[in-house]
Amino acid sequence: MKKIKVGIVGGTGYTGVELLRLLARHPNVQIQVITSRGEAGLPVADMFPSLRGGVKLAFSDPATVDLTQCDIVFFATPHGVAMRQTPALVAAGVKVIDLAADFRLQDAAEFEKWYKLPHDCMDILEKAVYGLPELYARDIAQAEVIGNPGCYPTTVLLGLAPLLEHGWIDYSAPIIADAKSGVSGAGRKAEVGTLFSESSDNLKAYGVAGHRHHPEILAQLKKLSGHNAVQLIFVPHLIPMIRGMLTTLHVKLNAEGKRQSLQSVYEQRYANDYFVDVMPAGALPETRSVRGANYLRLALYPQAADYVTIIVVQDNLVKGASGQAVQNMNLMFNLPVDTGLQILPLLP
Ligand SMILES: NC(=O)C1=CN([C@@H]2O[C@H](COP(=O)(O)OP(=O)(O)OC[C@H]3O[C@@H](n4cnc5c(N)ncnc54)[C@H](OP(=O)(O)O)[C@@H]3O)[C@@H](O)[C@H]2O)C=CC1
Ligand SMILES: CC(=O)N[C@@H](CCC(=O)OP(=O)(O)O)C(=O)O
Repeated sequence: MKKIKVGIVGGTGYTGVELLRLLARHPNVQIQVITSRGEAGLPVADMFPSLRGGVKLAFSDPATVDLTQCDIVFFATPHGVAMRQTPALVAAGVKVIDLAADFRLQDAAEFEKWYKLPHDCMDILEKAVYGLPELYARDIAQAEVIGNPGCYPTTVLLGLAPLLEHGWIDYSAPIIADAKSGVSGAGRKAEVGTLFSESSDNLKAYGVAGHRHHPEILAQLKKLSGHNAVQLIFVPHLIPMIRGMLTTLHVKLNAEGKRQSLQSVYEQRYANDYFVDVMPAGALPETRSVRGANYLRLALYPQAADYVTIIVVQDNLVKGASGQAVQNMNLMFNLPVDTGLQILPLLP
């Protein structure tokens, strides 16, 4: 089979280098272009010795490189970059996966409110598909443009999908999502909060009064449940780990939900989803069980007062970002979904 020619815009950031790690060994991919505004001309492996022997290309300047030579372009860039370049790429027949939020929220006013940017390609936004493969595989396979989900939304939505799809949640009580992310979730850019001396040996909540993943999660909860009244309390935390995310969900079941054996419902729902692991009753998912791999593991705990607690773990840079993006690319090119992603987690 002819190799898929891939471009990566934003090759010096954490999700960019993670894409390189995964795609360098993908059997159907040829990496064609990797960009950096500041490092154009520098061999990629000089900046990232982990890629010596894996990636031979040098960085290109995104302002001058021709991305239309690619079959697909990944944008591993800040919000607002992909939407400026996607119209020309789509017109040239190039597929796009944006790891930022440009194509995640269908409501442009909501996008502008949270990202402080007007959306300037509404026609493409309307056609873009939310890239959560376990929910939207058929649409993803037909899509030209994918909005790759945020890391926190992936854990919340996959943790809740079986309950939402069956309509077993009591929506009079809010869904509670208590989430913890490793520091790489904030990207590679220098910020005081991610300094070792600020983030190590410490645990703190942030974005409690409002986080931009709240509207993303809520829009999908409404879509999957068909309920406009669904409420969400979402509290993210920064935890002193490099990678990894653990989200604890508390959900009130309705009368029908209470009658179900949720363990077997979840096992059946995800039986054909290679990357979602419903762990046995009593298991305690931990972040190191997914480090460096595209798995999302979850476990269910029935609680008092008709609540169920669902604990979900993933690697924020893999299933939460770059691994999920590769999973989407596989679907878009009609490849088995796990192609190039059969990596087991790293332990210890
Ligand atoms: N880190 C994570 O866990 C997750 C991140 N995401 C999202 O993925 C995207 C990338 O994240 P991450 O890798 O962490 O970010 P980083 O800050 O680590 O990297 C951003 C990259 O974008 C490039 N870049 C910045 N501005 C521009 C521009 N105007 N034009 C072209 N390239 C630009 C930078 O390269 P250079 O300066 O060399 O050009 C750099 O390579 C973000 O939108 C983030 O929100 C999504 C899920 C999880
Ligand atoms: C630890 C940390 O700072 N995490 C990031 C989320 C990373 C991500 O997935 O978000 P976007 O793609 O939407 O930027 C944050 O809370 O802003």
